[in-house]
Amino acid sequence: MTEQLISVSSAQDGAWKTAVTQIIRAGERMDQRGWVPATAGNISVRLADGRIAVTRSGGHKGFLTPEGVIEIDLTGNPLLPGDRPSAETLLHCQIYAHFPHTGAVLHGHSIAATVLSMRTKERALYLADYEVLKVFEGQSTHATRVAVPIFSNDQDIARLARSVSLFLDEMKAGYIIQGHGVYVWGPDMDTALARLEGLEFLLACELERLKLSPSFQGM
Ligand SMILES: CSC[C@@H](O)[C@@H](O)C(=O)COP(=O)(O)O
Ligand SMILES: [Zn+2]
Repeated sequence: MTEQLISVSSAQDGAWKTAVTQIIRAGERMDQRGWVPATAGNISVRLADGRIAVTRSGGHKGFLTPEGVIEIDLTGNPLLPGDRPSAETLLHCQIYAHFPHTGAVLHGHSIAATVLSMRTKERALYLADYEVLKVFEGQSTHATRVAVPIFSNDQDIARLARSVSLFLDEMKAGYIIQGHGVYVWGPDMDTALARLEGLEFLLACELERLKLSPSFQGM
């Protein structure tokens, strides 16, 4: 019996270490791409046993250590009182609560997401006819148009989460917070990273197209 308990707890410990490693590597990857400047961005993983690991608030996400990742419950409270999880933890928790098969959530602040969302007056960015659209769930052709909703930025994260919640079911490629950044998720970290990379590639393409447009160049 005792041996059984020890092996369950060491398996749980191993799963936690795997989640932490995934978060640290994702932070490094996002930093290499310029998506987590200063202390921007946050990253989480939901383990198979339901535990949620999220980045601590305020650290640089490109230089995370195991101490920079902490456990929270599904309402966003840290398991260790006094621990300070990401200020945007509620946005992660609402995705886990809404989508039972989500295993990882990523948030970054790219230049393309920031600039494009500040420029438009629309409530979404529309991505059409790109081959890379196929990276998103349920997309099998370039011949489509995917809306990425844009929400007004808000330092009141509970209020922001309420706005986001109304549209979660319609989101195929995550969402954008205006002048701030993107939220993307997936069933596991590799898929979430692929979707983030796909979305950021498409936003960078849109930014390049904008720069090439005659009106941008004052022609
Ligand atoms: C550089 S300020 C960025 C923060 O305000 C926030 O938007 C962010 O993404 C990181 O917050 P954090 O609390 O570290 O998860
Ligand atoms: Zn942010």
